[in-house]
Amino acid sequence: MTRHQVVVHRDGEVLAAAAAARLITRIVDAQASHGTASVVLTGGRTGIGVLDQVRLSPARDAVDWANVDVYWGDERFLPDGDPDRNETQARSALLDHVGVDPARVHPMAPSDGKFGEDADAAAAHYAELLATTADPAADFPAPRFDVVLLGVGEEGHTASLFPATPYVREAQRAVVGVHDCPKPPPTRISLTLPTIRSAVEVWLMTTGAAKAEPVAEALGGAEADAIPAAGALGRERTVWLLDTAAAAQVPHRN
Ligand SMILES: O=C1O[C@H](COP(=O)(O)O)[C@@H](O)[C@H](O)[C@H]1O
Repeated sequence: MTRHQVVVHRDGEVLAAAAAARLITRIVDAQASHGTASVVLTGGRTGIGVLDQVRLSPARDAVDWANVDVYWGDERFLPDGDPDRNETQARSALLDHVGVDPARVHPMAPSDGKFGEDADAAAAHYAELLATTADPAADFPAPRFDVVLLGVGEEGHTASLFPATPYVREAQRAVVGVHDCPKPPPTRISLTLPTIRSAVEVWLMTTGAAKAEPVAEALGGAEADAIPAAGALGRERTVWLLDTAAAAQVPHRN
């Protein structure tokens, strides 16, 4: 099990720029080592802010975007193109501006797609997609994710895994339809913790005083059932990218 690495930046703006630089380097390094890179995107203010900064960075041209596989850690189950979909936001922040191969961009289904409003069927389909390119070295049927980007909610959720729900405890399925979420929209699709844990690296990125408590609890050893973000670990590395406000209650920092 990897140790948590905690990196604290002055504010959200610096964090987004630094995380963008880190992400570009991670992709370039992965491509140098095995030709491609596989990245799992997150929604949320910080996650999308990081993609904005990747778009704005001249170093983005160091990436061979045609050889990046793009997945999502979670999705808000809304119609295609809805501005609240994580996919819509990621496309307008970054993917529409770089030369990604559309066949290598793997959004989770919208609520007006071929599965209609059946989020469970859409989740099962995403699990099948992950299984088709599963990494033999991973414990779970998922591709070799070089990096999974995640946010953290005020109540400790990560991806769309909320505290004290069957979804955060899911041990068999790689992807789940998530119902009755406390944060809108109520229906979502999410990778499960075993899938997230199959990634080489997991980066949890969050900012602001409202996140200080769940961040401190996660880093203080909370159970994933209480603080789902605590259960998000990479095989080789787990990095917490925080601003000073989100890091304010982290043990041993005061
Ligand atoms: O709804 C979601 O929220 C979380 C956290 O978002 P933030 O705006 O508080 O940073 C995000 O990680 C997740 O992908 C998204 O669906």
